[in-house]
Amino acid sequence: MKNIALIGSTGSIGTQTLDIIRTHRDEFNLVSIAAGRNIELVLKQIREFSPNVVAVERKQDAEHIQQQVDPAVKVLHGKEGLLEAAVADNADFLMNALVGSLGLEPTLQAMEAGMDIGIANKETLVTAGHLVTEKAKKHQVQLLPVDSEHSAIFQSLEGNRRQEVERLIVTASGGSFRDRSRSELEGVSVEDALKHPNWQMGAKITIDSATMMNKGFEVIEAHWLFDMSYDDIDVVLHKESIIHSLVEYRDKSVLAQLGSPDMRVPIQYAMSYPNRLELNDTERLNLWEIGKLHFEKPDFDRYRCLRYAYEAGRTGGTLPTVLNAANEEAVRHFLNGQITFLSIETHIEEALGRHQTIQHPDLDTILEVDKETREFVSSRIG
Ligand SMILES: NC(=O)C1=CN([C@@H]2O[C@H](COP(=O)(O)OP(=O)(O)OC[C@H]3O[C@@H](n4cnc5c(N)ncnc54)[C@H](OP(=O)(O)O)[C@@H]3O)[C@@H](O)[C@H]2O)C=CC1
Ligand SMILES: CC(=O)[C@@H](O)[C@H](O)COP(=O)(O)O
Ligand SMILES: [Mn+2]
Repeated sequence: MKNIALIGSTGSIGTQTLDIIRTHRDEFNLVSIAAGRNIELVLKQIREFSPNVVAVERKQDAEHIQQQVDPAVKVLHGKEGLLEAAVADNADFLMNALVGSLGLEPTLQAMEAGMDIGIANKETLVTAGHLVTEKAKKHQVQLLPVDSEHSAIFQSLEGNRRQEVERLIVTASGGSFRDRSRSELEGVSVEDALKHPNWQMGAKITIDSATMMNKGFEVIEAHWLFDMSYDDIDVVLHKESIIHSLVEYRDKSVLAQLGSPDMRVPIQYAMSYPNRLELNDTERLNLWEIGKLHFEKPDFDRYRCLRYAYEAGRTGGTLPTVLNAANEEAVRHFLNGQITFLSIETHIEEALGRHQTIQHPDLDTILEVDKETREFVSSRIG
């Protein structure tokens, strides 16, 4: 039995993680959850899964929940509550399904406690990949990829020698506006940007997918998870999201993982690794029906965020922290209707352009740069 701490329980990845726990009660036991403000759903989750520890963002919500549930349930709030929920009781696996760099500190803390991590929260690896991978090595814990592309790469690496890998090929759907030219992006609505062609995901990642910042983040994520140079990580547009990513070996053999788009597959694999459990109610891949798969080279002028991500990743230090924080802030303002879709890129470019990179930053430096970048972007928006 694996004891699971789940942070981000009310989101897209969080609720799908609970689907897996629900169907494999003999394998997984939920000991804690953390969420933001969706209190009705948190209450439902407490009633169904009986976690011992629960954390939410605000004090008044924690007090409300505490009055509604068994007094034995410990209901916490704020950053301290989130950190405590991440390492609660006898949890031995943390599923990090939070959105944003908020996920960094709970990840580091859980690794210090010797827990393996299912890492959906890619912003953690973008903002401080060096700290996370160093800590994983130091405490000998596993970082199990949940992101579909990284799970595909992880699966395509299994049973092979790492030193024989030549290249990683990360697939990209192209997002909500994949069939539009750059000039057709002027004035697009939030509603249209939220219509991803293949995946049902949280709002922030859906916008990241439309700007291709998601793919840029995934390149940085692949760099840290698989210790690959940026020169050996390519992106290919593949609009069907059937091939989830590929690994090329030195004999030019290419291995890949395929399947109908369903995040429960990589979520479950991260939780059950090295075992594979049944997943019955997912769509079986039917190649006869699909007929054709398409591939294209991405244009770095059309998808500027992808270019910024390669540049920030190659520079390293605090520049990826700036990339992430500026993006989080710009996307938040876009979702609130305060800036246009194309100005997401402009704000990120400005934030990157003014930053003096600090190499080998420690946690305090990362947190300071993150805060300062958010303030800068917000101040430009007014
Ligand atoms: N969704 C997907 O299919 C995929 C997602 N990912 C990555 O996984 C991560 C999660 O994405 P997704 O599930 O889509 O995101 P969602 O927006 O759906 O969920 C985010 C979760 O974080 C919680 N949260 C937000 N702010 C706080 C806070 N201050 N304190 C505590 N909890 C907070 C939310 O709580 P609440 O709603 O209660 O406020 C919610 O539970 C992201 O990093 C994303 O890039 C990667 C691959 C695929
Ligand atoms: C499901 C998943 O892993 C997402 O990160 C997905 O990759 C988004 O799709 P694109 O960024 O390729 O549009
Ligand atoms: Mn992905």
